Amino acid sequence: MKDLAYLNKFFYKYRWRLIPGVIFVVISNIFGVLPAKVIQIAFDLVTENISTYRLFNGFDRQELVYEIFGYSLLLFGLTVLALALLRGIFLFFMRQTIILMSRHIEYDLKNEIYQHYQELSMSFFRRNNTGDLMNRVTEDVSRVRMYVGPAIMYTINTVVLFLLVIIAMISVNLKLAIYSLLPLPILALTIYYVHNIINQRSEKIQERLSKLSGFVQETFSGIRVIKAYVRENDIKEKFAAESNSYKKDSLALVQVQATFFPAMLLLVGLSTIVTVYIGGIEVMNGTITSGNIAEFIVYVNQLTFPVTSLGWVTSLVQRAAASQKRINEFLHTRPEISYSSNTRFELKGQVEFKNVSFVYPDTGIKALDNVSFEVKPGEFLAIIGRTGSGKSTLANLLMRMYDSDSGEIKIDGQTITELNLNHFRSQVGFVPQEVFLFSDTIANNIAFGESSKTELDKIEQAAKDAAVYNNIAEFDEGFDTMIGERGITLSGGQKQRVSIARALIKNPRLLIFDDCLSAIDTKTEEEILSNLGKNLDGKTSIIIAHRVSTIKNADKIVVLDKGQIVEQGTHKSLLKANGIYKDMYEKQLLEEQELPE
Ligand SMILES: Nc1ncnc2c1ncn2[C@@H]1O[C@H](COP(=O)(O)OP(=O)(O)OP(=O)(O)O)[C@@H](O)[C@H]1O
Repeated sequence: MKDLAYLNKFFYKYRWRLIPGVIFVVISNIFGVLPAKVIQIAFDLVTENISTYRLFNGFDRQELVYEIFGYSLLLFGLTVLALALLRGIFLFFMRQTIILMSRHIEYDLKNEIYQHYQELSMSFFRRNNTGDLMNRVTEDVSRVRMYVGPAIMYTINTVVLFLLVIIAMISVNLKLAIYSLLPLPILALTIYYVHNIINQRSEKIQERLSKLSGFVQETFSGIRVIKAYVRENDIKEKFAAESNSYKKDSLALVQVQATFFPAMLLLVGLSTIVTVYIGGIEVMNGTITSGNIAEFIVYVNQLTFPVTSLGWVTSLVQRAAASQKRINEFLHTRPEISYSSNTRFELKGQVEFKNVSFVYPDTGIKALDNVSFEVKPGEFLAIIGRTGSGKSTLANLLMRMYDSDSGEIKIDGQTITELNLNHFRSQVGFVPQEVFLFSDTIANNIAFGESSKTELDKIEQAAKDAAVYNNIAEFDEGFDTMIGERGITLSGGQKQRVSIARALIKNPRLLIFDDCLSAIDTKTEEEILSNLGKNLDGKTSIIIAHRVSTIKNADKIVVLDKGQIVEQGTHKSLLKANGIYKDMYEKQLLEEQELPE
């Protein structure tokens, strides 16, 4: 429960909705309780007036007595109606304040969680699966909202109503009050118990549903593989099995729900019977009037819903506490990558790795081992090596997606951990190995890193530099073509070039290409590299590649193997060295010669 204390700051923030809300609850309940009293008076009046009416049997006055009697009854009826109307108005205000407050809190909390997600480091996203992360912003926040809205509202409502009704009951007759209230705790406990079963079953259904939708999503994504391997029938059977488990759980839930309402009505009926029975005895004893029985029946019925909600509210609070615990867990997760400096600086492009080592915390794999090199501003550094040799890791450390375990990375002579990270990243053009494009227009994808609206000229120039302009111009809608789920699918090479354009448009001081030329033919690659040569004058570029042809003009080539630098130098000097590099070069030359024309 202490987890829910986190939400108190929101109650304080929205106190001017909460306080009036509580006042409206009190007022609406007063108007809710008063009709019982009016009914009691009316009931007693009926008994008295019937005897008066009979007294005047055979007299002219009897007609007048009847009229007065009818008139006063109408008046009582109207009073009850007016009280119900007033209650309704205040119930409306109550919801308008408290439920509205809960929606505001839901909005704030969602934004807070999302903001926090953005601050967390890459390793956090590696550790947690996407479904779980999404659940915290949607499902968990919804459950918490049920606490800050309905649960709070019904609790206040129940407490106020109970106090008012119990005071009213005791002021009439203590014994009758005790007997009529007796079945209610049993009702509350039963409802609490049944609600727990309902929640458990609903949760199971929810899990099944997530599994089912996850399964469907994956089959849609992999539809090409499924069709190619003719697995449609097999997949259909798996779907039917998943679907069947979902159906079974849903039926089990319906069963509990079906017994829930009759059981509730039975207990309420029991309360009414007890009230009439004990009340009848009291009337015979002359301690109360028959009007009081009517009054009590109204009270008992009024308490039914709050008592029912008591069980419901308890389970709402429990679920909200569990959800808030999950939310707190990660709101308290501090980003592993942090920085304190706010000083802005102009990046010159000098990069230095000094004995840098890095082990991936989740797998324990040593991806970089004592790596040292230096790139001067304006130089072109190439990194090459077999798959899994640590090239991407090096790029990720340079972008400070992770921090190195030992050694130091320096940018313009300053340790990377001391830099204003956002400012540093904004001056770097990074093209990751896995291309990611958003379901948006091509223009917006290229201009993604730009904060203000970018002119089309600038976007077109970036596309030209990335050698993708002609491809885009061929589409009917040009740069306004939608890509991704709602639009066209670009080829692997086109995607890579769009993401290169996205880095180039920033006009970065430091450019990092993580093997992003792999799906591009050698001719186009040469075009991109020569454009880079023209545009990146004075700017540093670090290009990770697999093909020697990509990097042979580099100022410096670093050859990585099993996380270590095994060779370093220019294309010429490395060929002379007769090591891994030369080996790779010759193998690639041979492959190219074997390729059919
Ligand atoms: N997020 C990660 N968590 C744990 N281990 C990782 C992670 N990313 C990479 N590794 C491991 O670190 C090692 C180096 O990987 P890295 O991606 O840097 O290699 P690479 O040289 O870029 O390979 P490729 O050329 O195939 O892209 C590999 O053994 C890999 O399994």
